[in-house]
Amino acid sequence: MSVTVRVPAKVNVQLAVGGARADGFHDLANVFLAVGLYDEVTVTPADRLRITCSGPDAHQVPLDHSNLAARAALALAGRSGRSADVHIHIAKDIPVAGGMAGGSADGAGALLACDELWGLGTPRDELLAICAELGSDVPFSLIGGAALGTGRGEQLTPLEVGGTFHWVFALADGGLSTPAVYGEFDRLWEGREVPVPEASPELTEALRLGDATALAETVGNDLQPAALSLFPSLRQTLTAGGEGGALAALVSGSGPTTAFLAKDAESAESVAEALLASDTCRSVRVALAPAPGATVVAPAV
Ligand SMILES: C[C@@](CO)(OP(=O)(O)O)[C@H](O)COP(=O)(O)OP(=O)(O)OC[C@H]1O[C@@H](n2ccc(N)nc2=O)[C@H](O)[C@@H]1O
Ligand SMILES: Nc1ncnc2c1ncn2[C@@H]1O[C@H](COP(=O)(O)OP(=O)(O)O)[C@@H](O)[C@H]1O
Repeated sequence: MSVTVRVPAKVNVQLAVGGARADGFHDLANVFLAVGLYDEVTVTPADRLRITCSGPDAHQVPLDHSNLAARAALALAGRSGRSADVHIHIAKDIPVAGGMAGGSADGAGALLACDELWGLGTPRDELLAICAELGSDVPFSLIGGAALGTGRGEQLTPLEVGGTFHWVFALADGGLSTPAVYGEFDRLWEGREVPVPEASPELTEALRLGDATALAETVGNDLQPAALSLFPSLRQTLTAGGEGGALAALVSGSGPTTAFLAKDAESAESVAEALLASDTCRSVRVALAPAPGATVVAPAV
């Protein structure tokens, strides 16, 4: 008896970042878009909480209770007064520490999978509240699609998306720590007033219309200068994708994955080929957006 949940990665099509708050977080206007790269989280009853992970980046994933999937199982078990004795297997396809919310995906996936396995039927708003305790990006991994995240990114307003967007992702050699990138953002802004983050109406309209050209004109990531400062070679990757015909090139969230918006499927293939030929990244993935949020694919039997 086991439950498998599939959970998407994300790209931030707009990441407007405000000044550091007293609690160390930053207020955001964070426009998330779920993309069709997925981790699969399978939970099976076991004699104790145990995590395993497979996939090309598996060796970088912590297998102790710091793993967000373990934390999710423990949080849900704690609320329902039961033990979290499950084997959690993560089939990982989302790059680790890549700014694509892979850990958040596994947290949301494990939460939904345990809820199903244990037959709890936890209401959606309670699941979202647990997600927010686990991390700022985790609620979005549960809902998928597109959404504006305010506060530290955890307060979500779903956004309409009127078409399919073609994305190419260049995976970098190495990772970037999210707190380090926010810290570098603070350093770069030192002595200046950071503007209050606001969502761009032009960007939400481009999403609503499914208009890739208009979206390309409005995408933006306030963490990009910080990510480039810590990982300067990403500039070459961004240039290579732009020269390959991408409509827009940007760092995904805190990076170091770079994201390229293409006009259509054919153009996405050309951008991918140009990136591979440029030798400026570890590998390249093509994906469609929007993707659905965490979804049970193999229920308990
Ligand atoms: C930058 C973003 C963009 O979506 O994602 P990634 O690119 O890392 O995937 C997010 O803001 C990352 O969210 P997430 O990875 O869930 O962060 P959390 O676990 O909540 O926080 C980790 C650390 O990041 C910093 N942090 C995070 C969110 C936020 N609004 N302000 C912050 O300053 C804080 O230093 C915090 O201690
Ligand atoms: N299930 C998980 N998968 C990946 N990383 C995890 C997981 N749980 C905790 N982590 C930790 O979170 C860090 C950030 O990973 P990840 O979520 O993949 O990147 P990002 O925050 O850039 O989107 C990793 O370096 C790892 O130490």
